[in-house]
Amino acid sequence: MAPRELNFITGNKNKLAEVKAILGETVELKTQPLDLVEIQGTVEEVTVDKCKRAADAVGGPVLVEDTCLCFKAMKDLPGPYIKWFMLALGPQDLHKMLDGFEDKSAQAVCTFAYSEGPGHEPIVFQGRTDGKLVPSRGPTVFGWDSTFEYEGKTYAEMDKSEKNKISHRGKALEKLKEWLNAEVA
Ligand SMILES: O=c1nc[nH]c2c1ncn2[C@H]1C[C@H](O)[C@@H](COP(=O)(O)OP(=O)(O)OP(=O)(O)O)O1
Ligand SMILES: [Mg+2]
Repeated sequence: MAPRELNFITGNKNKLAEVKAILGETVELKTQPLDLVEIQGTVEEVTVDKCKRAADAVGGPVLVEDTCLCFKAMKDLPGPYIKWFMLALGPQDLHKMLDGFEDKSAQAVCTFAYSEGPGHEPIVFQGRTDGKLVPSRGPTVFGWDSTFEYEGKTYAEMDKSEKNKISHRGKALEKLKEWLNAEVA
């Protein structure tokens, strides 16, 4: 049964703002700012494990999300570990990771997982957007937005509604919305 209310567990305010904007009136969104342990593994494994930890911590239904940035030249690394590279290098220097490579293509991947509560297997919704890694352009407000280019503009050069229409997060949330609506109908 799809829920009428979602408890989105995240420590990231920018993510939360986008999720609120994209979901709009679709569902009532609550939130708790927990910083959860993240394991090593595939994108799906990391997200599903994070969701189970969140459900255990909260003792009820939860939604979590994990974001990856995958470099084709690096066989999809850093992927789920992008956060640590971002923190170490910052948005200005991140693109230098591909200095030794011709191929600058990158894919942004957003994976949501919803669990009904402790002991319930999470359901996964994923969205992917292809782009490339470029020297930083635009405001450096949110993570690697200024260094990920999609069709000639970095995410940071787009206004929010433009980003949300084509972003990894927007695409993943379209699938979540379909699931919510299908269950209601
Ligand atoms: O649309 C985005 N545009 C630019 N940067 C982004 C985006 N979405 C996530 N990011 C950054 C945040 C973090 O450096 C890494 C993902 O790590 P990730 O573990 O998913 O996020 P987080 O730890 O900040 O929040 P959470 O508490 O939900 O795990 O990429
Ligand atoms: Mg995290």
